[in-house]
Amino acid sequence: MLSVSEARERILEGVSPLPAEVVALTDACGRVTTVPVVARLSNPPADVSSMDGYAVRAADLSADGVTLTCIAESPAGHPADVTVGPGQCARIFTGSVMPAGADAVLIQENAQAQGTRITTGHVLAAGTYVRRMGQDFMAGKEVIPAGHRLSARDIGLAAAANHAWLQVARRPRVAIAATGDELLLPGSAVGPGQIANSSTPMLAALLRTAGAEPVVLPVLRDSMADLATLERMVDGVDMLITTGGASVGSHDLVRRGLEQVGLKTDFWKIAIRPGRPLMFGHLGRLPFIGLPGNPVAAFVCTLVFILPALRRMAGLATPVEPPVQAILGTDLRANDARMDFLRASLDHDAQGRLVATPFAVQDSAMLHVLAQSQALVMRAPHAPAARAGDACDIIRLDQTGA
Ligand SMILES: Nc1nc2c(c(=O)[nH]1)N[C@H]1C(S)=C(S)[C@@H](COP(=O)(O)OP(=O)(O)OC[C@H]3O[C@@H](n4cnc5c(N)ncnc54)[C@H](O)[C@@H]3O)O[C@H]1N2
Ligand code: MOO
Repeated sequence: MLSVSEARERILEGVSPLPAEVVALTDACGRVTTVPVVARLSNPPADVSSMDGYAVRAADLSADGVTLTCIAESPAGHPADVTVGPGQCARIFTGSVMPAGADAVLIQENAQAQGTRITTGHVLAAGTYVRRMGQDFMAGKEVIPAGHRLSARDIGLAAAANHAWLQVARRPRVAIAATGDELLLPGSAVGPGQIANSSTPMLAALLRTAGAEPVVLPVLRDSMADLATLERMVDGVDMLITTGGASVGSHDLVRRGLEQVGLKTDFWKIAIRPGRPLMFGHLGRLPFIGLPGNPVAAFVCTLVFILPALRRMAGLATPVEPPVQAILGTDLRANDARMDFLRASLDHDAQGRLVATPFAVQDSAMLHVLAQSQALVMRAPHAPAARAGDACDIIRLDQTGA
């Protein structure tokens, strides 16, 4: 069976970057840049004061005391068109442009004002409380690279660099179709043998937190005819996901159902727990991922395979995020041939180390355990038995909204 990393490589090779679009700065958080953002303005655009006080010539000041003549007032946004000469100063505020001739700011707490006569016994070095033009960045400088997911901080930076619009990768549109005769919309009257469809809303939420636009398709019955209709529902989407019907049961029809309308299967079944019956292929040019029916398996496979594919489609340079280091809170048995993703709680020990403790029951249908989990502990195929306190790799769930 294919390993997790081989399967992920095949999926990453099977998807292509999305086209770019231009969005308003206020809509750009979480999106991925397709071109570098180059500053259109220096920050600050001129020498400005960082304090409220008086713009002075540092050489005028003396510890014996000096009285200067205030020749102008310059609030932020209203630069004074004056030159401060010897023995002169100008009233200035935080963010005001420094008037010509002045080279330091005397804070008002250190000056006595009587009309236009400003007296001080303080001395200052030239440059005191002056923010130099471009000290943060100069116009023309690349401030954000291409292929970068924009944070709230980046939005502030792009705004300061005088951009109202940014060029970003289009959001991937991901169609999700659950399959299964037993599935009902959550909230329905549930009859014998029926359950609520939990995977679709969970995966739609997960995809949305990852910056994708989920397109929820109707639930498909376990029939070849229903599966064939999928082909006609995916115009304009960038990826198709199904859940369920992936295993070996006689009602597990997804692969055969889609192959009849042209699915080219790349692989089916990989060495992972949960999620062994994962499928990957293409329907025409559309990447297709068939997730297993058990909801926890569908969630884990989305995290491990689909989110990296979406990052690659968005143009991010490192689609696979590196694992976080923690220590085990409990002993674990040796692993078998499947890579394991154990649902775990997180804590800190007395030394402040992150401790991941897998739950005792790891059933891939248990959504309450999944919701309580703050991490997935990754165990390599054939990992030897491990003791509490041993190092382990984890994927954090608690910091992402996943
Ligand atoms: N003989 C074998 N049986 C099974 C194997 C196997 O290798 N040999 N693999 C098991 C594993 S592992 C998994 S995972 C499941 C996956 O099977 P399917 O993908 O065919 O999934 P279903 O049979 O359709 O459903 C499994 C389970 O999950 C429930 N389900 C399905 N969809 C949803 C949904 N949208 N929301 C909530 N719950 C859902 C479904 O009712 C079943 O209980 O197969 C094992 N069997
Ligand atoms: O791998 Mo299944 O996905 O264990 O439940």
